[in-house]
Amino acid sequence: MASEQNKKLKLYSYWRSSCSFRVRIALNLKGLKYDYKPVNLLKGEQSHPEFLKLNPVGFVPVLVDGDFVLADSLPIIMYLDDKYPQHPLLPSDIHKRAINFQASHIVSSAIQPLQNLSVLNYIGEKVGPDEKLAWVQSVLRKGFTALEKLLKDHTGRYATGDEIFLADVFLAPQLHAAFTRFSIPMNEFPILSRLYETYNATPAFQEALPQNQPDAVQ
Ligand SMILES: N[C@@H](CCC(=O)N[C@@H](CS)C(=O)NCC(=O)O)C(=O)O
Repeated sequence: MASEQNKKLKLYSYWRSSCSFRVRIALNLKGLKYDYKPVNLLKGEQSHPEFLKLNPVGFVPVLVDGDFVLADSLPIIMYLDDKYPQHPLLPSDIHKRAINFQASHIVSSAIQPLQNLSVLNYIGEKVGPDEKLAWVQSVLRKGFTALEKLLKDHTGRYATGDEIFLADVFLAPQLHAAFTRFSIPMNEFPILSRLYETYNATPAFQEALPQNQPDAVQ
Protein backbone atom coordinates (compact mmCIF):
# COMPACT_ATOMS: atom_id res chain seq x y z
CA MET A 1 0.00 0.00 0.00
CA ALA A 2 2.71 2.45 1.06
CA SER A 3 4.79 1.80 -2.04
CA GLU A 4 1.72 2.21 -4.30
CA GLN A 5 1.10 5.58 -2.70
CA ASN A 6 4.72 6.58 -3.02
CA LYS A 7 4.72 5.94 -6.77
CA LYS A 8 2.04 8.56 -7.22
CA LEU A 9 3.99 11.36 -5.60
CA LYS A 10 5.38 13.96 -7.99
CA LEU A 11 7.43 16.95 -6.93
CA TYR A 12 7.67 20.00 -9.16
CA SER A 13 10.99 21.44 -8.14
CA TYR A 14 13.94 23.54 -9.22
CA TRP A 15 17.39 22.40 -8.11
CA ARG A 16 18.41 25.75 -6.56
CA SER A 17 15.00 26.58 -5.05
CA SER A 18 15.31 26.59 -1.26
CA CYS A 19 11.55 26.02 -0.91
CA SER A 20 11.78 22.88 -3.07
CA PHE A 21 14.87 21.81 -1.11
CA ARG A 22 12.74 21.86 2.11
CA VAL A 23 10.23 19.44 0.60
CA ARG A 24 12.98 17.18 -0.77
CA ILE A 25 14.43 16.91 2.76
CA ALA A 26 11.00 16.04 4.22
CA LEU A 27 10.40 13.38 1.53
CA ASN A 28 13.83 11.88 2.20
CA LEU A 29 13.36 11.88 5.99
CA LYS A 30 10.13 9.98 5.51
CA GLY A 31 11.73 7.58 3.06
CA LEU A 32 9.28 8.48 0.27
CA LYS A 33 10.17 7.95 -3.36
CA TYR A 34 8.88 10.54 -5.81
CA ASP A 35 9.06 11.57 -9.44
CA TYR A 36 11.13 14.70 -9.88
CA LYS A 37 9.52 17.19 -12.26
CA PRO A 38 11.95 19.98 -13.06
CA VAL A 39 10.65 23.53 -13.49
CA ASN A 40 13.34 25.83 -14.86
CA LEU A 41 12.84 29.13 -13.05
CA LEU A 42 15.51 30.88 -15.11
CA LYS A 43 13.57 30.03 -18.29
CA GLY A 44 10.32 31.27 -16.70
CA GLU A 45 8.67 27.84 -16.74
CA GLN A 46 6.89 28.74 -13.47
CA SER A 47 4.75 31.16 -15.52
CA HIS A 48 3.78 28.68 -18.27
CA PRO A 49 0.01 28.12 -18.47
CA GLU A 50 0.39 24.39 -17.76
CA PHE A 51 2.31 25.07 -14.55
CA LEU A 52 -0.09 27.84 -13.46
CA LYS A 53 -2.85 25.23 -13.51
CA LEU A 54 -0.94 23.49 -10.70
CA ASN A 55 -0.01 26.64 -8.78
CA PRO A 56 -1.72 29.85 -9.92
CA VAL A 57 0.81 31.93 -7.99
CA GLY A 58 3.64 30.57 -10.17
CA PHE A 59 6.07 29.24 -7.57
CA VAL A 60 7.72 25.90 -6.90
CA PRO A 61 7.36 23.55 -5.08
CA VAL A 62 4.16 21.73 -6.01
CA LEU A 63 3.37 18.21 -4.83
CA VAL A 64 1.00 15.98 -6.77
CA ASP A 65 -0.35 12.95 -4.93
CA GLY A 66 -2.68 11.13 -7.32
CA ASP A 67 -5.45 13.63 -8.06
CA PHE A 68 -4.47 15.92 -5.21
CA VAL A 69 -2.39 18.99 -6.06
CA LEU A 70 -0.79 21.05 -3.30
CA ALA A 71 1.51 24.07 -3.51
CA ASP A 72 3.71 25.84 -0.97
CA SER A 73 6.37 24.11 1.09
CA LEU A 74 4.79 24.38 4.56
CA PRO A 75 1.38 22.93 3.63
CA ILE A 76 3.12 20.26 1.56
CA ILE A 77 5.39 19.27 4.45
CA MET A 78 2.47 19.27 6.93
CA TYR A 79 0.42 17.14 4.51
CA LEU A 80 3.28 14.65 4.22
CA ASP A 81 3.62 14.65 8.01
CA ASP A 82 -0.10 13.92 8.44
CA LYS A 83 -0.20 11.25 5.78
CA TYR A 84 3.11 9.53 6.50
CA PRO A 85 3.67 9.34 10.27
CA GLN A 86 7.16 7.84 10.05
CA HIS A 87 9.77 10.34 11.27
CA PRO A 88 7.36 12.99 12.69
CA LEU A 89 8.43 16.52 11.83
CA LEU A 90 6.82 18.19 14.84
CA PRO A 91 7.75 17.35 18.44
CA SER A 92 4.98 16.49 20.90
CA ASP A 93 6.17 19.06 23.48
CA ILE A 94 4.07 22.16 22.74
CA HIS A 95 6.85 24.64 23.47
CA LYS A 96 9.36 22.83 21.30
CA ARG A 97 6.72 22.58 18.60
CA ALA A 98 6.06 26.33 18.78
CA ILE A 99 9.79 27.11 18.54
CA ASN A 100 9.94 24.91 15.45
CA PHE A 101 7.18 26.99 13.88
CA GLN A 102 8.83 30.24 14.91
CA ALA A 103 12.21 29.29 13.42
CA SER A 104 10.56 27.99 10.24
CA HIS A 105 8.57 31.19 9.89
CA ILE A 106 11.63 33.39 10.29
CA VAL A 107 13.01 31.57 7.25
CA SER A 108 9.77 31.47 5.28
CA SER A 109 8.45 34.95 5.99
CA ALA A 110 11.35 37.17 7.11
CA ILE A 111 14.08 35.85 4.79
CA GLN A 112 13.13 33.80 1.72
CA PRO A 113 10.35 35.98 0.22
CA LEU A 114 12.65 39.02 0.39
CA GLN A 115 15.35 37.29 -1.65
CA ASN A 116 13.16 35.42 -4.11
CA LEU A 117 14.13 35.41 -7.78
CA SER A 118 11.37 37.83 -8.80
CA VAL A 119 12.40 40.30 -6.05
CA LEU A 120 16.07 40.13 -7.06
CA ASN A 121 15.18 40.62 -10.73
CA TYR A 122 13.11 43.66 -9.79
CA ILE A 123 15.93 45.16 -7.70
CA GLY A 124 18.41 44.43 -10.50
CA GLU A 125 16.24 46.26 -13.05
CA LYS A 126 14.92 49.15 -10.99
CA VAL A 127 17.82 49.85 -8.64
CA GLY A 128 20.85 48.23 -10.26
CA PRO A 129 22.50 44.81 -10.55
CA ASP A 130 25.16 45.66 -7.95
CA GLU A 131 22.51 46.17 -5.28
CA LYS A 132 21.18 42.59 -5.42
CA LEU A 133 23.88 40.94 -3.31
CA ALA A 134 23.94 43.75 -0.72
CA TRP A 135 20.16 43.45 -0.34
CA VAL A 136 20.22 39.66 0.09
CA GLN A 137 23.05 39.86 2.58
CA SER A 138 21.22 42.44 4.70
CA VAL A 139 18.08 40.27 4.74
CA LEU A 140 20.11 37.17 5.65
CA ARG A 141 22.05 38.90 8.42
CA LYS A 142 18.87 40.24 10.02
CA GLY A 143 17.13 36.86 9.91
CA PHE A 144 20.19 34.87 11.00
CA THR A 145 20.83 37.22 13.95
CA ALA A 146 17.27 36.54 15.11
CA LEU A 147 17.67 32.80 14.61
CA GLU A 148 20.91 32.68 16.61
CA LYS A 149 19.13 34.41 19.52
CA LEU A 150 16.08 32.18 19.25
CA LEU A 151 17.94 28.88 19.04
CA LYS A 152 20.65 29.40 21.66
CA ASP A 153 18.43 28.03 24.45
CA HIS A 154 17.02 25.14 22.41
CA THR A 155 19.72 23.75 20.17
CA GLY A 156 21.32 20.33 20.54
CA ARG A 157 22.77 18.34 17.69
CA TYR A 158 19.92 19.81 15.63
CA ALA A 159 18.03 23.10 15.90
CA THR A 160 15.70 22.22 18.79
CA GLY A 161 17.46 19.25 20.38
CA ASP A 162 18.99 16.00 19.27
CA GLU A 163 16.27 15.06 16.78
CA ILE A 164 15.48 16.47 13.35
CA PHE A 165 12.29 18.53 13.20
CA LEU A 166 10.60 21.15 11.04
CA ALA A 167 13.02 23.94 11.97
CA ASP A 168 15.90 21.90 10.52
CA VAL A 169 13.99 21.25 7.30
CA PHE A 170 13.57 25.01 6.82
CA LEU A 171 16.99 26.08 8.09
CA ALA A 172 19.20 23.79 6.03
CA PRO A 173 18.27 25.18 2.57
CA GLN A 174 18.52 28.79 3.76
CA LEU A 175 21.94 28.19 5.34
CA HIS A 176 23.13 26.44 2.21
CA ALA A 177 22.10 29.38 0.03
CA ALA A 178 23.62 31.94 2.40
CA PHE A 179 26.98 30.21 2.80
CA THR A 180 27.45 28.93 -0.76
CA ARG A 181 25.72 31.51 -3.00
CA PHE A 182 25.46 34.72 -1.07
CA SER A 183 28.91 34.83 0.58
CA ILE A 184 27.78 35.18 4.19
CA PRO A 185 30.88 34.34 6.32
CA MET A 186 30.04 31.29 8.42
CA ASN A 187 31.97 32.57 11.44
CA GLU A 188 29.42 35.38 11.92
CA PHE A 189 26.80 32.82 12.97
CA PRO A 190 28.36 30.06 15.14
CA ILE A 191 25.16 28.15 16.02
CA LEU A 192 23.88 28.20 12.45
CA SER A 193 27.31 27.21 11.09
CA ARG A 194 27.45 24.21 13.41
CA LEU A 195 23.96 23.17 12.34
CA TYR A 196 24.95 23.59 8.70
CA GLU A 197 27.91 21.20 9.16
CA THR A 198 25.59 18.70 10.85
CA TYR A 199 23.04 18.89 8.00
CA ASN A 200 25.80 18.35 5.46
CA ALA A 201 26.70 15.13 7.25
CA THR A 202 23.08 13.85 7.39
CA PRO A 203 22.02 11.66 4.40
CA ALA A 204 18.42 12.97 4.03
CA PHE A 205 19.83 16.49 3.71
CA GLN A 206 22.77 15.49 1.51
CA GLU A 207 20.51 13.78 -1.04
CA ALA A 208 18.29 16.88 -1.17
CA LEU A 209 21.19 19.25 -1.92
CA PRO A 210 20.78 21.33 -5.09
CA GLN A 211 23.82 19.81 -6.79
CA ASN A 212 22.40 16.29 -6.32
CA GLN A 213 19.18 16.98 -8.25
CA PRO A 214 18.55 15.75 -11.82
CA ASP A 215 18.20 19.31 -13.18
CA ALA A 216 21.35 20.64 -11.47
CA VAL A 217 23.67 22.75 -13.57
CA GLN A 218 27.19 22.11 -12.23
N1 LIG B 1 5.86 30.25 0.42
C1 LIG B 1 6.24 29.51 -0.74
C2 LIG B 1 7.24 30.31 -1.56
C3 LIG B 1 7.54 29.66 -2.89
C4 LIG B 1 8.65 30.39 -3.63
O1 LIG B 1 8.92 31.57 -3.40
N2 LIG B 1 9.30 29.65 -4.56
C5 LIG B 1 10.39 30.22 -5.30
C6 LIG B 1 11.59 29.31 -5.30
S1 LIG B 1 12.21 29.05 -3.64
C7 LIG B 1 9.95 30.43 -6.75
O2 LIG B 1 9.28 29.59 -7.31
N3 LIG B 1 10.36 31.56 -7.35
C8 LIG B 1 10.02 31.86 -8.70
C9 LIG B 1 9.91 33.33 -8.98
O3 LIG B 1 10.24 34.15 -8.12
O4 LIG B 1 9.50 33.62 -10.10
C10 LIG B 1 6.83 28.14 -0.31
O5 LIG B 1 7.29 28.04 0.83
O6 LIG B 1 6.79 27.19 -1.10
